[in-house]
Amino acid sequence: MKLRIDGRGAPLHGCLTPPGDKSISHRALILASLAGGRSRITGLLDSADVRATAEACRQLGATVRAEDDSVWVEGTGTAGLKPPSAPLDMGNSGTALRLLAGVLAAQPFASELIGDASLSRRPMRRIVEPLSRMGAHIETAEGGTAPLRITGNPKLKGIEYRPAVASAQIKSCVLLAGLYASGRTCVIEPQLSRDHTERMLPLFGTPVEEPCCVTGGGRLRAADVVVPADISSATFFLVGAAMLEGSDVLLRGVGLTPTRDGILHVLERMGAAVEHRETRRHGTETVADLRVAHAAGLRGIDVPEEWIPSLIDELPAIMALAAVAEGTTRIRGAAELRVKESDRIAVMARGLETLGVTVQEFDDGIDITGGPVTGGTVDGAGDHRCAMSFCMLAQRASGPVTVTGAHHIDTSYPDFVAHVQALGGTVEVLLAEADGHD
Ligand SMILES: O=C(O)C1=C[C@@H](OP(=O)(O)O)[C@@H](O)[C@H](O)C1
Ligand SMILES: C=C(OP(=O)(O)O)C(=O)O
Repeated sequence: MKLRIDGRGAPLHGCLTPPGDKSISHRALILASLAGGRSRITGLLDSADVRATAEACRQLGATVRAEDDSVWVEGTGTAGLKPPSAPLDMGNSGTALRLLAGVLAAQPFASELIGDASLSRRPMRRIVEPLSRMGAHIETAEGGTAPLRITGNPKLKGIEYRPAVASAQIKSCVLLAGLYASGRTCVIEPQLSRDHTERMLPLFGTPVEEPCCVTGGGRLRAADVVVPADISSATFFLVGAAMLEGSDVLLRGVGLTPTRDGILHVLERMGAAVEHRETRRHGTETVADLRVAHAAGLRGIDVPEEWIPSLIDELPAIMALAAVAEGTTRIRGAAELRVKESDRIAVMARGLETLGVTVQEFDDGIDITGGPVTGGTVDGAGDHRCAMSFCMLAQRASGPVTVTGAHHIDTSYPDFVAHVQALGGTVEVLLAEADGHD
């Protein structure tokens, strides 16, 4: 996919509801499939990544059906999953593959998890290692990547696991396997990563004990899940409005758990005030309407390393904002960005340089010095978050910008282009298909 933007600083104006939270959507589908009975999910994200999870749940015996304004899942019960007749294709989604690996490791049947070219490059030893300690049998491709061939072992044993990195995918994978294991399974992270799994398990009747432990052998019961709007998708408009003179945007119903709200702290420290309106409870999560207007005098900051887990997916957009702020923004402790859908440090550094921005790359981060942004052709490298971040920065460029490799925007935000246009931003789809830039 190729996008062209000739924004020249036109403001963003108006209200919208960003799409459902991707992390919460994956978890809602998986837990509802493991529960006995009929669960209702409202606000589920309809995107390629979440469709991959829904399809895998169907292949494992659950019924997943959209009806009225909800998605209904008839679960199999924890012991009722059926062997899939073909490999489960997780497409571009690391979350889908890693979370389902935890479930499948404990089944009395074999299965195979596969993904697209990007997912097949991402590290899987980080989940194979703890699952193997629990007694799982998993074969990876050379290099510790997908495909994962899982033999299945219904006699897993609970462990206490201390991952080297703060990762909600590792944590959730181990906890899901722990639902089937003997005894207690605990995950103790170096820093707290997003906690949606821990928040949602009790809704399905499974307690999570302090610090982060489940006891195996229980049953999950059907539940109603309400999925809030995704703060990671809202971020593109928070950042866009902050950088474009005359902007004023209201984003409705955005999920604000403290493990995900680091972007709001960054915006505030850079000089952009985000007003919270009507903060309320929405299922297991807190949500609010967020109003953000243009911020004159944005300044570069040192992003505190301890904030990184709470804004990991927002870093490409933060890099775009840093490109127009006064002074230098320093990001460190973010080596995880190199193993996302792309190497997000390298992809953002190359694109920003092309647009005339001064950057210096580090193993675990980047320095970005703000200044004028020129036109040019930048490569999103098949990474949805990089492509959307370039698209927002391009609104500020002095000349036209072409973003190649933008086709995976549909993994998290299929309506992104329509939403940019609805708020008065400029973006044109030059080519809708994959363009070989990934
Ligand atoms: O658990 C999740 O839903 C996610 C966890 C994060 O990945 P890591 O667990 O690899 O940090 C994040 O980057 C990803 O977009 C979604
Ligand atoms: C990293 C991401 O997703 P995943 O790991 O699920 O592919 C993301 O959406 O930014």
